[in-house]
Amino acid sequence: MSTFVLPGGKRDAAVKICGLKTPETLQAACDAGARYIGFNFFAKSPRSVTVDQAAALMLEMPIGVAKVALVVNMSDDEIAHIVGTTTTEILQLHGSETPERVADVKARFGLPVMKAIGIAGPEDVTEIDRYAPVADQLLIDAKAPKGADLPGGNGISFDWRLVQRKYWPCPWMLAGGLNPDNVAEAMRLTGAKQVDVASGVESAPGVKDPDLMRAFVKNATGNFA
Ligand SMILES: O=C(O)c1ccccc1N[C@@H]1O[C@H](COP(=O)(O)O)[C@@H](O)[C@H]1O
Repeated sequence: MSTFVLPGGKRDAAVKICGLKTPETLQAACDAGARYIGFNFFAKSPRSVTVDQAAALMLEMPIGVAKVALVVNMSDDEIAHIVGTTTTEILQLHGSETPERVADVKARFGLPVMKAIGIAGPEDVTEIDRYAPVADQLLIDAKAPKGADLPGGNGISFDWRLVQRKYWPCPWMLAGGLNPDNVAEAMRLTGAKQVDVASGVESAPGVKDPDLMRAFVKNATGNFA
């Protein structure tokens, strides 16, 4: 029996959709084939949810789709509240947490940690090496512009050639300004097997669009939902 391999070797690609806020769009994201769902606890974001909202939404999710809590420079007490109230499976640290803080959060809460690193130029790429030994996953995102309200979720990309042919000793995801039209090219150019999207699958800030989510997953993975 022959195995069907998708063009571009995308068979094992995984998509994270970040910033789900309603049961309907959460269901649409899971049905589309997202393998990770991000819940955003950064209060200033149009995608933010309360801890109780996230707890209820997570209970609706099918087994096998990872529940990710996105936090920005949060205290231990705040993280403990999220971890103790929800069924979070992965902590995404999306602020200026140091490698030491990443190791501390991992040890303290006993959950895998995904550390976001913002890239604008080559000097930022060397930063990744400091986090790769301590994080379980890396999220390689565009650096937020100076003065931006949000440290991520700004819909901007970085020069993907900066991470071409790079190797890190842990899994990584590409993020930053991805959308259904550019995700396949971004994966081809960078070699990313995992991708993360927030604003690129929305019809307005914080409003997820089921058609855009389906198109994104299809173009990233080659799978038709
Ligand atoms: O999405 C947000 O509002 C957000 C707020 C604070 C920190 C991170 C945030 N989002 C993360 O950034 C990536 C990229 O976003 P985009 O696709 O460029 O809009 C997103 O997937 C989240 O992980």
